[in-house]
Amino acid sequence: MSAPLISVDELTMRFGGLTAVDHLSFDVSEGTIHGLIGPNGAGKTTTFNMISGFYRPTGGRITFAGEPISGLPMHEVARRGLVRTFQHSTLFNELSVIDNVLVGTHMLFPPRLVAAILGRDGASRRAARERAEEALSFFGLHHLADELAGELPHGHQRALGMAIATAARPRAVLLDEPFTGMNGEETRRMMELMRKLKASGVTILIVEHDMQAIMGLCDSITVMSFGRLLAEGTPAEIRRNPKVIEAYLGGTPHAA
Ligand SMILES: Nc1ncnc2c1ncn2[C@@H]1O[C@H](COP(=O)(O)OP(=O)(O)OP(=O)(O)O)[C@@H](O)[C@H]1O
Repeated sequence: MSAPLISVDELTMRFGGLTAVDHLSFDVSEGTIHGLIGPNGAGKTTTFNMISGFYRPTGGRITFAGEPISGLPMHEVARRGLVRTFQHSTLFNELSVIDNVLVGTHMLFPPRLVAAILGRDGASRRAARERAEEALSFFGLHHLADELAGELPHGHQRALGMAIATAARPRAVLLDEPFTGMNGEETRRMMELMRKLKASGVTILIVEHDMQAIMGLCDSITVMSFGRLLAEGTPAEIRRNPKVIEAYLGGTPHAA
């Protein structure tokens, strides 16, 4: 088993009197696809928000590649190679597909870093464009580079979200419900893209309600319930775990 790339230790988040995440610990091994699942309100998105630097944890530690990242702002986390996508599409509909990738890099990093990444001169801009084109090719979108993002079908828009997140060549991506609103064919294609991304060496942490996709895709799964760790294991182990079955069928509303 490879070393953990992301390590979450006793992570806690309180909103007033509500403890959304309660002393949660789990590891994500480098080079794997790791699922974070659980019934509605279990604390998955809150956990994502803390790992990606969107929320500052109330307690606990997060390390990425052995370095503490808890409480760092999102662009610092991204600069270290850990990038997230959002649950809902955050594209600029009126911009072309390629410009979304170029602008998306600006959104992830502060101006000082964007200058360093994209460059101030023509040569570095050309390099940035090449990198954006490479990201589009990787996700099968190159032929759509000059189309308006808002006119792409839903599946392609989600693939564009992944191209934006990975254009800066992160070491890990956090994907928040990437299959939401997809039909069977789009889901199947997106799963293929994720396997391809994993094969390229990127570690993937994914929050998702589509159990079929999660079970088919993940190397390992962490299950949360009421903010706490409920179970961990391979898809086969999780599928037959009585605590997991109870959490999903035991009266808690869910969308799985
Ligand atoms: N900003 C916030 N302020 C107050 N309470 C919040 C906030 N964000 C989340 N919560 C609460 O924390 C708990 C966990 O929510 P969270 O969205 O992390 O769960 P989830 O597992 O992602 O749920 P879902 O599957 O429905 O997206 C819920 O009770 C939710 O209402």
